[in-house]
Amino acid sequence: MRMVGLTGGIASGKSTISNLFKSYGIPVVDADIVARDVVRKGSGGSKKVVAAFGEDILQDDGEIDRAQLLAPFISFGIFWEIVKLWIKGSKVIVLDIPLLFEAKMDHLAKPIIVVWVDPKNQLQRLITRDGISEEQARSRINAQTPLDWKRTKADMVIDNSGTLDETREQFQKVLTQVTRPLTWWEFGRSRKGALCFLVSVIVGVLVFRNI
Ligand SMILES: CC(C)(COP(=O)(O)OP(=O)(O)OC[C@H]1O[C@@H](n2cnc3c(N)ncnc32)[C@H](O)[C@@H]1O)[C@@H](O)C(=O)NCCC(=O)NCCS
Ligand SMILES: Nc1ncnc2c1ncn2[C@@H]1O[C@H](COP(=O)(O)OP(=O)(O)OP(=O)(O)O)[C@@H](O)[C@H]1O
Repeated sequence: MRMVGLTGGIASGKSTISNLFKSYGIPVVDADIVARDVVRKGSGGSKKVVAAFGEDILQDDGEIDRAQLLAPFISFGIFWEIVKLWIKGSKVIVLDIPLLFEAKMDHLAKPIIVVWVDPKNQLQRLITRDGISEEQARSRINAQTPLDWKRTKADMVIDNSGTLDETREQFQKVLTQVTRPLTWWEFGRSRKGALCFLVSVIVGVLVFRNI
């Protein structure tokens, strides 16, 4: 199975690209959705939030760092979504994980796509989308790992600074790369590959025993 990493910064266009993947029938595991699921009433994550926790979990502003507190639950939730898609027999899946590098999950995915946007557009889109002040938007962007650094770690970069049509054009090139035939390693990790391996071992053992 090929696990494609999709990441970027706040309002850089990750959801825009993951929707394009979905429109081509490629399943997407969305870490933000998993993050919401793990704090559903009665879940392990929600119990953890209710329970007492140490100072380490507080951010500079005194707020709880939910991303950090819930990281083990989110990682497990992502792993579970991957298992379900593996059982279904998906060959290519996209892991839409905003904190892919920060959570050190980048080794899971190949290739890694970083959705980049120039600072001016990022700020403007964040202000418009979330209806917040310029100051609030700047402080949210500045609290994050720089998008320029993420860009240097990418296998493929989608520059989402232009129009949606320009982004769609770049997406088509990425899609061609992402849907090319699986390598032997990727095939081995797919459900079909694992079955082939199992059948070969069984046949091998039977033949060997008859010699
Ligand atoms: C990041 C979290 C806390 C954001 O929660 P929420 O939407 O309520 O708040 P916030 O307004 O801060 O975020 C708005 C949007 O910005 C994005 N975002 C926030 N921080 C970052 C960041 N450092 N880099 C990129 N995008 C970010 C989020 O994906 C979200 O869609 C939450 O969605 C989460 O934990 N998501 C999964 C994070 C992840 O990738 N974890 C790695 C696996 S453990
Ligand atoms: N090329 C574009 N031109 C104009 N607007 C865009 C473009 N790409 C995305 N947008 C808009 O910018 C905003 C941010 O895009 P999107 O939600 O895809 O980013 P994101 O990286 O998923 O954000 P977050 O991580 O904050 O949820 C949205 O309101 C979206 O409609």
